[in-house]
Amino acid sequence: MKQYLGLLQDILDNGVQKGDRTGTGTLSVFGRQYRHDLADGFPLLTTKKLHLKSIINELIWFLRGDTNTRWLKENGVSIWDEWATESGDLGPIYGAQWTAWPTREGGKINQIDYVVDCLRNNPDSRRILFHGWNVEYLPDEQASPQENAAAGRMALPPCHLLYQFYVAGGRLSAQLYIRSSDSFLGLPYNTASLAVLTMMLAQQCDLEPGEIIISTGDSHLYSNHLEQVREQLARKPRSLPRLNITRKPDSIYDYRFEDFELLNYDPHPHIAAPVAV
Ligand SMILES: Nc1nc(=O)c2c([nH]1)NC[C@@H]1CN(c3ccc(C(=O)N[C@@H](CCC(=O)O)C(=O)O)cc3)CN21
Ligand SMILES: O=c1ccn([C@H]2C[C@H](O)[C@@H](COP(=O)(O)O)O2)c(=O)[nH]1
Repeated sequence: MKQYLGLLQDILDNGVQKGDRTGTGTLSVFGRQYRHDLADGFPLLTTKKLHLKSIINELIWFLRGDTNTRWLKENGVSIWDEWATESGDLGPIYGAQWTAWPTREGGKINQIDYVVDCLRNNPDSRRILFHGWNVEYLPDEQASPQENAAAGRMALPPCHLLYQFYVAGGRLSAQLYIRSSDSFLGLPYNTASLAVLTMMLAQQCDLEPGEIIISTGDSHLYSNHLEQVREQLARKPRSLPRLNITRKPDSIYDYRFEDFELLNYDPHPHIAAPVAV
């Protein structure tokens, strides 16, 4: 993923010092894009070891429509703990908006069903997308994530918020807009997650995985990640692993972590970094 490392270097070279909500401080650039053809391998970083289980289980959790950390914890994932209430609640974040967008009449719209239906029945459509930015449920900026969740608002507003799909020549491509991107910790997760989602949708809709495109708004490095970034940039990227799906589940909602097989992943060691809350 040379383009990812290029983005890190770009932020180091061109980033402007900005304060941020968490009080940590960032170097930031605005508006960047990179792309990866899934035929060239699975985009999991090789310049530091990533925990694919957290990434896949988080995606399965979104698709369950789940917004409580209980299921994540039961499945060995702790990346959402800092924002949840004592009972694990995060308010109507990603999973709720993806699968149960609330309607005026008190009903729910499943945006994922819509995408699957379009890919199968209207693949030339230019409207194959789903969106997480439900303005009515955004957090109150004066309150903590836990207070927001307890009040029925999102603990955090979505960062990866607009997913658009495109079919040509039997291949499925996907573009994701990330309004705010923690480029050392969050972006590697968001990239691999988009790749897995694209592979799942392609399998369900009898398409081949195509390209993924990541477009980022505020693309930042937290001030307490800079040492780690330099260490990563000093490492030589290795060849990408492959990810196989070993079974065709009945629907997009029936994938399990055990259905994925990661081959030839030979990364440099993990680099720990504190997450800004
Ligand atoms: N500041 C910030 N960055 C994020 O990327 C982020 C948030 N907040 N809040 C909501 C979610 C949670 N996400 C997270 C949270 C933590 C890690 C993290 O600490 N990753 C470690 C490994 C931790 C583990 O696997 O248990 C890493 O080294 O990648 C990654 C993504 C992505 N999001
Ligand atoms: O999937 C995700 C979720 C979150 N992030 C990062 C981006 C920011 O650093 C924080 C969110 O803070 P805001 O003040 O709401 O922008 O989390 C990410 O990169 N990817």
